[in-house]
Amino acid sequence: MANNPGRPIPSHKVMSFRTPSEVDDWLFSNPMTCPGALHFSVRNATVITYGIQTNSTSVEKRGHYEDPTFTFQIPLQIAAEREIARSLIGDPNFSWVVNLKEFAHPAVASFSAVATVGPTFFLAIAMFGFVFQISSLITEKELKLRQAMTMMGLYDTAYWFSWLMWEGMITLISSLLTVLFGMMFQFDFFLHNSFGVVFLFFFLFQLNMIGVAFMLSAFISKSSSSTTVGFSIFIISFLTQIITLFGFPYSTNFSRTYRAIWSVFPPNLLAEGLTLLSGATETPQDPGISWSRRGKCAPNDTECVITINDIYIWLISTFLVWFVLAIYFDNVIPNSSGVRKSVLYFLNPGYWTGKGGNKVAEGGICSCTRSIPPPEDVTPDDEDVYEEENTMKQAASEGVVDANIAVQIRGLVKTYPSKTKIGCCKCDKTSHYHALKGLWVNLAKDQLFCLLGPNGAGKTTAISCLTGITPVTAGDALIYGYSVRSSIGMSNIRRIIGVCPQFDILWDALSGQEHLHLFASIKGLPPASIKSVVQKSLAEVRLIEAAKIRAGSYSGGMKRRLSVAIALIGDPKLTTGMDPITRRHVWDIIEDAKKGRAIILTTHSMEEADILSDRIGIMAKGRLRCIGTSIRLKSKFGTGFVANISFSGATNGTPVSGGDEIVANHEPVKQFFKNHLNVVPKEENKAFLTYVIPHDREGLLMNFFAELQDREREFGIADIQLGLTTLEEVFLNIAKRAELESAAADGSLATLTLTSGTSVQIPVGARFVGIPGTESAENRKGVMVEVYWEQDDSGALCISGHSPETPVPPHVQLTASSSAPSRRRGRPGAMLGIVIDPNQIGTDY
Ligand SMILES: Nc1ncnc2c1ncn2[C@@H]1O[C@H](COP(=O)(O)OP(=O)(O)OP(=O)(O)O)[C@@H](O)[C@H]1O
Repeated sequence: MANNPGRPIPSHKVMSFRTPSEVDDWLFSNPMTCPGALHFSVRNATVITYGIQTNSTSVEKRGHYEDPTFTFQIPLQIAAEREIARSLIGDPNFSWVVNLKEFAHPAVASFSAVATVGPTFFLAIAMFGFVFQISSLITEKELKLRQAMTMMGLYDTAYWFSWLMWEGMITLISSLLTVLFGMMFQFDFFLHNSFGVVFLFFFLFQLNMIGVAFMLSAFISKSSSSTTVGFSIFIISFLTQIITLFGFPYSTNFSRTYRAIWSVFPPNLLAEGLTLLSGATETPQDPGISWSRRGKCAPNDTECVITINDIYIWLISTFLVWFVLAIYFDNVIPNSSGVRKSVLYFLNPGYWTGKGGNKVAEGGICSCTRSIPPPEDVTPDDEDVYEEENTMKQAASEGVVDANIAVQIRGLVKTYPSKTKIGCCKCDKTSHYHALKGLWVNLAKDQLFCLLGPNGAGKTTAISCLTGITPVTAGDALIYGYSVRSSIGMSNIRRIIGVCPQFDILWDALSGQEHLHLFASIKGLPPASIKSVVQKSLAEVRLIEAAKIRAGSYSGGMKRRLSVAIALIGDPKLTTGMDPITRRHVWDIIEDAKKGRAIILTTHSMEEADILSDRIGIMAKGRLRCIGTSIRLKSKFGTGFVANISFSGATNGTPVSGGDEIVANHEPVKQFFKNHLNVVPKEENKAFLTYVIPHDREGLLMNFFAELQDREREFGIADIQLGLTTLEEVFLNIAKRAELESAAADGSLATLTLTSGTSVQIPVGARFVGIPGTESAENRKGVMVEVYWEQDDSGALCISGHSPETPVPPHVQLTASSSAPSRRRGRPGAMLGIVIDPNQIGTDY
């Protein structure tokens, strides 16, 4: 928009002229600033609008004011106008009236507004929708809803077309409302141009912006960024629209190439389309653009380098380009699981035929994973794991599969490729990581297999491989005979698998019933059965009453129950679930769900694992460390029985006092345990002693506890509790072993501060540690402590305490290898503890 400098002229003032030259003179000396004329300098500096009036007739016309000759041209389209003109020219008494009031006529004002403010206004509306679309798409990715739907069998084509249909419908309604409101407010722009022409123009423009939003969503991973992206595009569009309104490049002064390049960006086409449509309804007498004339030069468009039909063609073709690019980038840019297709995936015929075309890769678009060495092949330490592996290998080589086996995980290897992170000043490259190092497990039908392990053990990765979220690096997994490595196998698997991930796969705006309906449809259940299946599922998870309430207002437990129902909908033969909330009713649902299907559950709750599982596998550092029933694991990996002795504070009825405080004297009890079971307390304080009694003393326990009970009064014992070690302990032992292994491999150390104040560096997970420099004539091998470890919130092992310092037993060999290797990086100056093999210590501890 241009502002002509000069004296402002009030819009209502009427000025009369006797001759055309008077008009010329006036115009020459009074550059106009009234709003009705402003648009002319934008579009074409030589065009003005004026009204003409005679004594008997008034007519408002658009004329050409040609610089520098100052001649008016009055288009004379109808006989009456020609008559007026003739009479004007022939009648010496006529008066030319440049009626400035007419410049401010609503028609002229609306023209001016549409041509100048219009692009920004419509752009702002389109941008609002644009930001909303991008953020909805990204939120769906961010909340992993899309991943969940894919796991449940949603095809990419269905995903994209459902989005397109939805957005197309919204666009259709909003375009319709725009035109109807424009007509309601009596704008000539909407009244004189054909309804179809204006509606199609707005519809195609907004559809095009949807294409742009789809494409950009592939590059954005956080919904919060979508507002920034939308605002940036708005600013850029605003600037390019101003340039367009100044005539670039839609005039004969510019080549076609400029126009082609400029037309790729939809807001520019919006600006040019609005100019054409506005120009065609500049004055109330202008006819506008009719549907049949959409391919012809617009009225009042003197240059005619582009028609409204050309704009339609541009909008449709660029929309198709954006849409295809959106699908392409969606495939080749790594998704939330780091998975992508190859850059030229569409050249693979399998992609089009559906046979093997779903091959996916990982890492950035340019990363290369071929040179990654496979993980080391290690023979399992545990005989049950070894046996499982051998049985499976044998069955695989013979091609015999037990009919009761639902899932065969055959040497599954998953290596995450290295990543390069580009920061503002530097590039960080992480090395590749073997998350699964050859997993062999058979999962039986009608059973729940619980996969346990500390953080980073590889549980999620294993589930992701089974559900097809992440590609397998080596090995395979057969689910009811279908391989996860084949795209056909995977599409069959998706039909028979149900997944309940760690996160709730829910849309806040949908009710529980709608969720189940949606997932039942994705799973391909017959439409006629969906209603009854949904009702049954809702009843199973006790959500009948909340069926029609939006999931956003559900409590955490209700959400989890709905997620479980989604995982179980359509009676999948295999269900994988992670961390269901430890609630009785969820357990009941899971317990019931075992019938007729295999369930893999990964959880951090040992209680849950103990109660629900038929078999448990504990993983650590990408390998299976033990496998079996809960009882078997406890008896094999638990330290034995735990005895808790609590004291009443009196021995033989007489308190042992030391000052005001009662000082516990547990020596007789400790001696009793030492003499009969050869064990020392694991923990002790004034009120109780805790012993861990190894399994090999089991035969002695009956008589031992009978005698202890008889002597309760003598020892001042208030209560004796005996129990089997917990699964938690088994888990910790396995985790410790794995940590120790990896600490040995990578040299990670922890600082142990002894009660004496001495600090030593010890490998993470080390149980018995000799303290260097404590050798004496009395203790030739020095003293040692047992280190107690616990897991912090992130699952990492940290020191929780240590036993009293005791002499290193004489039989223990302190070999060179048992001392901390010199290559380990410890705190400078800190002493390195001597790791002692627990097997040398025996069961005394
Ligand atoms: N996309 C990825 N790229 C690189 N490394 C990854 C990726 N995903 C997982 N990892 C790594 O693989 C290892 C195994 O991760 P995984 O999520 O499978 O462990 P998990 O046993 O499920 O742990 P948690 O209980 O914490 O969920 C971890 O060390 C993790 O950092």
